[in-house]
Amino acid sequence: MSDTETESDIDPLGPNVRQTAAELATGDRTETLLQTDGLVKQFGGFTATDDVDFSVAEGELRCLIGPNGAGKSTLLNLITGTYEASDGSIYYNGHDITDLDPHERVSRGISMKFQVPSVYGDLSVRENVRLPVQQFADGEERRRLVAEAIEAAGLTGYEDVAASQLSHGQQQQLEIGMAAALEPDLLLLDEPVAGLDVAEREAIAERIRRLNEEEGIAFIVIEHDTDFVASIAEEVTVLHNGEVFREGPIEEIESDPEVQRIYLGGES
Ligand SMILES: Nc1ncnc2c1ncn2[C@@H]1O[C@H](COP(=O)(O)OP(=O)(O)OP(=O)(O)O)[C@@H](O)[C@H]1O
Repeated sequence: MSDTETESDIDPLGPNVRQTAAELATGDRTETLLQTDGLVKQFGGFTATDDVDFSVAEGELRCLIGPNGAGKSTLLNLITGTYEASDGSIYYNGHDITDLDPHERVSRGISMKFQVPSVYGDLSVRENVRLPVQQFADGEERRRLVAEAIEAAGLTGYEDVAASQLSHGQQQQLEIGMAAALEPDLLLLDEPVAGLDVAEREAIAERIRRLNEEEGIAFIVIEHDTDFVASIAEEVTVLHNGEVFREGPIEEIESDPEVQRIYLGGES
């Protein structure tokens, strides 16, 4: 500790707080990117997320599952700042971001693709991707980011095609590319493959895996389909009645009778 640094300056939830024994043993350093601490969201008298402690490491790909109404979208909306927390804290890169505006969180590296597609049908793929990029880059930098985002979306060759002419799956790919164009450290996806067929789901899974492996982007993905979850993620968090119900490898979660009861059984 330096002479000017007091104990209260040191954030107890800074990087490295959640290393497992195995990581410590192997020397793999996994730094905590996002952590929520006792996070609560109430709508009137109803508690949608209840005392949620949840963390994501740098470069991790984590899925969030749970029955309808479990609080999954609410948790993502708290992380982006769309919803204000009723209680608890959110730490990002070791800094308390609980009271930051959504745009300040974006500038710190948190990006979100929402459940409902929001591409502009009349605009081309390139023009859609340019929208988020032009807010913070111009000239050669802008051209580079737009080209990279189109490549990340898997839409090379479709640059001049109007978004309305793309399939639903390609529109979802475009949205992921637009969210990735902001060069986030953490990308939140709310049901990115809802309503897509098997081939379209595989195309989205491929986009997510590549962004995670090649760009090192960490993900939180809300998804109901456990086959899709297993194709992209190893670790899963199950929410139920607004609380963290289980966390662990997808194979364990899938075969957990209590999870089957609340999730696969459709009880909420
Ligand atoms: N803006 C809101 N106002 C009032 N209640 C809300 C609001 N947003 C969510 N809720 C309630 O909070 C609970 C959790 O909703 P949430 O959308 O987070 O669940 P979910 O797990 O994402 O569900 P689904 O899988 O159906 O999308 C639900 O009972 C929902 O009705």
